[in-house]
Amino acid sequence: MSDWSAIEALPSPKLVELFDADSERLSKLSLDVAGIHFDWSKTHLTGEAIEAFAALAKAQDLAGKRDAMFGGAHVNVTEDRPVEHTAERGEGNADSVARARKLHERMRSLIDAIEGGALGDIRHVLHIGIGGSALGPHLLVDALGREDARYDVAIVSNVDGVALEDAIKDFDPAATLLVLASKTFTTKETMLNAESALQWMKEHNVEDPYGKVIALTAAPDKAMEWGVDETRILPFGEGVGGRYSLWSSIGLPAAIGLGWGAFEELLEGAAEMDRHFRLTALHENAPALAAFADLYYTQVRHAETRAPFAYDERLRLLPSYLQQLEMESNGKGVKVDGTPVGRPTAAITWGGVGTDAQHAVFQLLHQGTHLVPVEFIAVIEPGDTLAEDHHRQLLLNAFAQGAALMKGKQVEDPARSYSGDRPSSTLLLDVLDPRTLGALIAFYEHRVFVNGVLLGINSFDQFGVELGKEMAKAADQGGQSFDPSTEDLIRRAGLE
Ligand SMILES: O=P(O)(O)OC[C@H]1O[C@](O)(CO)[C@@H](O)[C@@H]1O
Repeated sequence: MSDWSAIEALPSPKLVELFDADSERLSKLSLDVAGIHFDWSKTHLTGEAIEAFAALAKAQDLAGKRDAMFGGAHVNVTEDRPVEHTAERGEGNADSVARARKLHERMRSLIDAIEGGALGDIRHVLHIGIGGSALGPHLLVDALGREDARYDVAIVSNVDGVALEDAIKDFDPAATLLVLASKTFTTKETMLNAESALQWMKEHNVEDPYGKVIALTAAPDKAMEWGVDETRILPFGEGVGGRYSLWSSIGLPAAIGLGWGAFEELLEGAAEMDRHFRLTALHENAPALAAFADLYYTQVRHAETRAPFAYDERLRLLPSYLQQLEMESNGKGVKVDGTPVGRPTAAITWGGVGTDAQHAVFQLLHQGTHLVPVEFIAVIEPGDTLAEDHHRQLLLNAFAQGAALMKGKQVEDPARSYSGDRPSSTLLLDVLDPRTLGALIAFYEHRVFVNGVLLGINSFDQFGVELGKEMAKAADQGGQSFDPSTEDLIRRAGLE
């Protein structure tokens, strides 16, 4: 039997039966790592399933590939690059770690200079980037920047000018630091927003507007060509993928907004998760177990989606961050060797914020016909200072939803019945601080990696985004014919 057939042949017991059959189930399927409690007991994972996935991991040489990634081998084979985001937090091959340290030192010096007034009186930070050059920093400042915010930080990504106009409407152009974040420094949306932001500064007679521009990029030459002074370019390595780049200079809004100490703690929390992932046996390895559950649902139960719900307003951007991380990494159809994967790859990641989502989409989760593995992410220590009841209600709702999904309820009226046996996992953080958030994000990164290795795909390229970019460029340049529908839309909008 191939390793996948062993997995596909796993029995499908009901969740409540699994609890009844094993009084140790909770302790066997929960873990505590780096300030995060992981509970997979309300998923259909069993000891037998974990063994089957561990056998597949062995057949796919997960341990060897993990070591190759940390060791700096070119595991991103289609782009012939190493994968170096762990080196940013001090875990990886010695040369990559040393290089990352140097670049972090440079980043810190520039931040010190800005804080010391070298670029004038800076009160606002306008960070322009898109995808991985925006989602990560945005998540960090939104999650952690509520208290003692040192600067007003705005993150602008969309090419829709409304986004930029909204962001700058209350900013003083003379007191704004313009941060251009782009790994390639060629992304159309970012370059256009950058031009418009600079124009805004010029129109308001800001003295030496270029002097207030900082570039975060793996292409420093391009940033210089654009007009950024070399001393204000914070480079990072080609081996740091866009969606894995918040640990590099791309994390500048967090480092400047929260302080360097907080940024270092973020890196340390991620490094703790790196060590856990690298050194722990698979049956106690949080990213591996989470990936096994993901694959059980996509491959055995044919779930097409998965839904993380942040039961914490501070983590409201986590689902969209995870969408890019998971879907851009593993939404692929071919294996590393170019042959078809021949089975479903990444689930469609969607989700939201609890308790809001309970009153909007949970109907489908409880009674709909799709099986959706749900993930609850909650924090024990409250983020608010209101009466205790707010946080109590928040957490109790998260836990009750998981119980209801699993238990269900049978009554005579089918419209009022709940099938139950619907899986969920829970990630319960002790506190939401930089260290724990770092560990949480690194957990998701490694979970994506395990999914990719077991499916045989390269999680680190993203060629699927290129064709749309090419077509948009062609449409902009004109002179190229499209299908009748697209031609008609271009004409109707007056864009020909
Ligand atoms: O940082 P850049 O080069 O501007 O790219 C932004 C984003 O665009 C993508 O390449 C997808 O279009 C992402 O992978 C990346 O995070």
